[in-house]
Formats: sequence, structure tokens, C-alpha cells
Amino acid sequence: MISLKGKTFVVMGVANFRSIAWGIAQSLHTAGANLIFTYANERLEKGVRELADSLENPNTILVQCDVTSDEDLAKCFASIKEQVGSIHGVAHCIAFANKEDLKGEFVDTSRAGYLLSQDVSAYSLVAVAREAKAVMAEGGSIVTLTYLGGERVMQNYNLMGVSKAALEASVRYLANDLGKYNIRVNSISAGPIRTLSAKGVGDFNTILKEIEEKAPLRRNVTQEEVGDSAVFLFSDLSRGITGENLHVDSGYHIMG
Ligand SMILES: CCCCCCc1ccc(Oc2ccc(Oc3cccc(O)n3)cc2)c(O)c1
Repeated sequence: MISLKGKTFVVMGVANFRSIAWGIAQSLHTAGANLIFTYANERLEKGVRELADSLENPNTILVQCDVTSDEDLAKCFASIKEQVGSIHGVAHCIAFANKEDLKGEFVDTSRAGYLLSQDVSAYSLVAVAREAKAVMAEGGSIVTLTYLGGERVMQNYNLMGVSKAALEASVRYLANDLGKYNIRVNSISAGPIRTLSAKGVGDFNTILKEIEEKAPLRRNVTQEEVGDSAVFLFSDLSRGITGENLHVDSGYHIMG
């Protein structure tokens, strides 16, 4: 089993026990890591604290962080630096698009909706990477979450697909910039998982069934499987990998 004992990772985007971010947190915890959870606002704090407390690790820290605010991000990582000195990685599990932009016709996307989704789902990784760089002395690893709809059209995914395309290109350009500091930047393209966020995507159930019928493994993936692949990308076993998009999707992406 990979050991991340004595290492500290920031997990951004836990909403509840179904979150992929929580799956990543559990796998990191099992590997012995210390965790710092960030949450967007007070409404989310209670739920994140209950989950964090369930790990029973006294080193766990919670920090409020609204990724749409440069000031909040700067304060968040300054607080992390002050509390732990340095971190070894960041799991960026944050995305958003207005519900009306996740169904119907992409051509009808509003300017405001498009910019909001790009800001939260793609630009936030650039800002997080910039702030995290200053707290990752001995190098580190940044992992973000994407979906196949960023590479090709998946009905209803619409605006989020365009935001994920921007996110995946941002991973490559960030990997180019940060490699000289021995900071790696990768994405995990997860298969569909029934999370709070998934409720926002039109006709979600159809794709779950399609995976069971067409994916090479003939089954859907779980938060734990994505979490374990994230531990691989956070560990030295992936020290030669950066700018990569790792599909953890039962192989579905290889099918026509
Ligand atoms: C047709 C594609 C079906 C599979 C979708 C898999 C998936 C599920 C969830 C994903 O993450 C989000 C995150 C925010 C998001 O925007 C939301 C979520 C809930 C409410 C709302 O107003 N917006 C939509 C999807 C995601 O990027 C991808």
C-alpha cells in the first residue's frame, strides 16, 4: 500500500459523503496523509466538519475558501502556510454551471452563465495553483477532476463540457509552468458518479445505464476508485507523470 504518512494535502470541494472529493480524502487518509479541507461558505462548514471529524485525525484543519475571490484564495493559503508550513498537494474538486446551462441547447448559453462556469470550473485551478505553489516547498502534486464531456460531446453536459475543455488545457499549461519547481499537475476524468453535483446534469440516469452496457468493465466506478487513483497521482509512484488526464471510467472513453 502507498504511504503518504507525514504528508499534508488540501482537499477542496467536499459537499457531502457522496462527493468524489470525500472519496479522495478517505483514500488519502488511509494512506496516512494529514488533510486540510476548504469549503466555500458557512452553509457547507457543518457538513464538512462532521465528515472531517469522522477521520479522527487531530491534525485535520478546515479553512473557508471562495475560489471566485482572489482575496479569499490568498487568505486561505496564507492561513494554511501559517498553520502547517508546507503542503504536498492539492485536490481541486470544484465546478459549477447554472442548471439551465446543463440541458437543452448549448447555443442558448448566456454570456453571464458561460463566464460564471469558466470562472468557477476552470480559472479557479489557475488561481489555486498560483497560491499553492508558494506553500509547496519540496515540489508537490495538483489533481483536478474532469469528465469525458470536456473531450467530446455528451448530450446535456453542454456548458460544463466547454468549461472542462478549458480546465484540461489549463492542466497542460500549468504542468508546463510548474514542472521546473517539481510540481506536477494532472486531471482525473472520472466516470459518472451519483453526487450532489450530478443532480444538476440533465438526464444523468441514462448515462449510468449506458456505462453498464458499453464500458469494457461493464460497471460504473465509485468515489473510492477515483480516490485511490488520486493517491497514485499524489504519490511518488507517479513522479514521472504531469500534464496527464487519467481516465478512471471503466474504460468507457475508448468506446466509439
Ligand atoms: C451527460 C453527462 C452525464 C454525466 C455527468 C458526470 C458529471 C457529474 C457531475 C459533474 O460535476 C458538476 C459540478 C457542478 C455542476 O453544476 C451544477 C450542479 C448542481 C446544480 C447546479 O445548478 N449546477 C454540474 C456538474 C461533472 O462535471 C460531470
